[in-house]
Formats: sequence, C-alpha cells, structure tokens
Amino acid sequence: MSSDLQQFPQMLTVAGIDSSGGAGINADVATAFAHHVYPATVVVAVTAQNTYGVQGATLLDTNIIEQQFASIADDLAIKAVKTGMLGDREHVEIVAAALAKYDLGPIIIDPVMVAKGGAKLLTDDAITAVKEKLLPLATLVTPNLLEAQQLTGITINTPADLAAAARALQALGAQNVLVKGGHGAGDELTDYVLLADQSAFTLVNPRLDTTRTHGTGDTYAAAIASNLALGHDLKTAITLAKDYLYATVANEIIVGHGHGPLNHWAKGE
Ligand SMILES: Nc1ncnc2c1ncn2[C@@H]1O[C@H](COP(=O)(O)OP(=O)(O)O)[C@@H](O)[C@H]1O
Ligand SMILES: Cc1ncc(COP(=O)(O)O)c(N)n1
Repeated sequence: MSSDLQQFPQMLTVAGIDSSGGAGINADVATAFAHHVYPATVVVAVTAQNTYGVQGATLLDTNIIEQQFASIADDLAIKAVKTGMLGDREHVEIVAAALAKYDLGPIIIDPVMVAKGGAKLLTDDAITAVKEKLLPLATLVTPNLLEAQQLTGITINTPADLAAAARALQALGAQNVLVKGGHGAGDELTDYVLLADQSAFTLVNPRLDTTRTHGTGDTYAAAIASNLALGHDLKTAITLAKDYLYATVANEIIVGHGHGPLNHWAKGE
C-alpha cells in the first residue's frame, strides 16, 4: 500500500485556529471532510474568538511551524494546499519558504487580512511580504474586494476596476485570480475569476439575508483545495466550491449570537 496512487485524497491547510469553530482551520477541516478529503493542518496562530469578534490571538513559534511542514511532507501525499491567517511578516515569510521547499500540489493563497468583526489578522507590514513572497507561489489567490484593493492599490468601483485588479494580481505573480464579491453592494454578489490563459468568468449569486457568514472565505478556498485534491481542474474546482459555499450559507444553523458559522453539512451525505 505504498504507491501514491492508492493514497486517499489529502489536502493541507496552513492557517489559524478559531476557538468558536467557524472560521480558519476549523472551517477548512469541516470543508475537507464534507468533500471526503483528508485534511492535514499547519497551525500558524491560535485565536480566542466567537461569533461576536476576535478577543485574542497568538502566533506560534516559527520553529514549530517549520517542523509541522517537515512532518507532513515526510509522510503524507498532499495534493493541494491553502493558506489563511498568517499574522505578521515573519510568519508570511516562514510559510512562503516552506511552500517553496516542499511539493504540496497547487497552492491556494487566501490573503486573510481582517475578520468579519473588524479585527486585524495580518499586520500592515506583512502586506509587502504577501505580495513579494507569497503571490509568486500562488496557483490561485482568493482576495475579497478589500484585500484586492490593499494588494493592488486599485480602488474597485466598477467591473473594469475589478478586471484591472485581477490583472494586477497576476502581474504580482499569482497564476490565477478569484476576487470574491461578498463585500460588494446590491442584491447580487459577483465573484470575478481570471485564469492563467487570460480567460475570465464571473460567478453571480443572490445575497442571502443572513448574518451567518463567519468563515465564508476560508470555506470557499478550502473547498477549492479539496476539489483540486480530488483531481478536478481549477475551473471546475472553483465552480463546485461556489455551489458548496452557497449551500452552506443558505442552510443556516444557529450557533452563537453574532456572525454565526456556516452549515458545512449542507450538501448532505
Ligand atoms: N450574505 C451572503 N449571501 C450569499 N453569499 C455570500 C454572502 N456573504 C458572502 N457570500 C459569499 O461568500 C464568498 C466570500 O465572501 P467575501 O465576503 O467576499 O469573502 P471573505 O469571507 O473572505 O471576506 C463570496 O463568494 C460571497 O459571494
Ligand atoms: C483564525 C481565523 N482565520 C480566518 C478568519 C477570517 O474569517 P472571517 O472573514 O469569516 O471572519 C477568522 N475570523 N479567524
């Protein structure tokens, strides 16, 4: 049973733990399980948070982060990796170095900067490191509108701005770009995808009237990584992930009293 072909599909999430279970690594693990994909984890940060906000965060020692990567790379057969909360410049650089060192399959970079409640999950001085060290490694980068603006310096008001920002992210080194539209105005939310071959498409869905959106970005990127680990091509992986994400928002579960978590079981089985 040593052949790679016989290995169960495996993905890796490199991110922070959310004590309330709805975002970060917790969301990624739930998403991978829902896709019948085995999740491994490199814990970068531990947060104290709930559906009201983030009450505390600690970044782990960089040595144990490097060791987690080495342990996983020595044994598992990771077919796709995603990153989430990385905290500060030093941790962005450690993670980028490990992603460059090991072959973990396609790399999905979710450039998490600010939590739904407004807490900063990435220091300002780390943004340059994200641009210079992480984006050149990215098979796909998945910023929300605010993150796309921060990374490119382009203010996004129109579809033309959105396309320009996606092109600018490609110019920074990301092969493919998904700008998420959850922070947009109006009744419809539009995600914009620019692929490596320069083709572009949008994914449009109605805005659901809910505050239970804690962990949407993490869940989306983890679903894409899971679909890639299952062998889907990138466009299919994104499209299937969007359907999954929509179902997790549409089929509410009641947990907590603020921005509640998603229903990761929404697709059944
Ligand atoms: N209220 C909502 N109804 C339906 N889809 C939503 C809602 N809020 C967010 N989403 C979807 O979740 C995805 C991620 O949302 P977004 O807020 O842009 O990113 P992030 O969670 O990283 O801040 C997007 O595809 C967006 O369409
Ligand atoms: C550990 C961790 N990682 C990521 C997020 C972002 O999730 P959201 O934007 O939905 O609050 C979070 N709140 N906590």
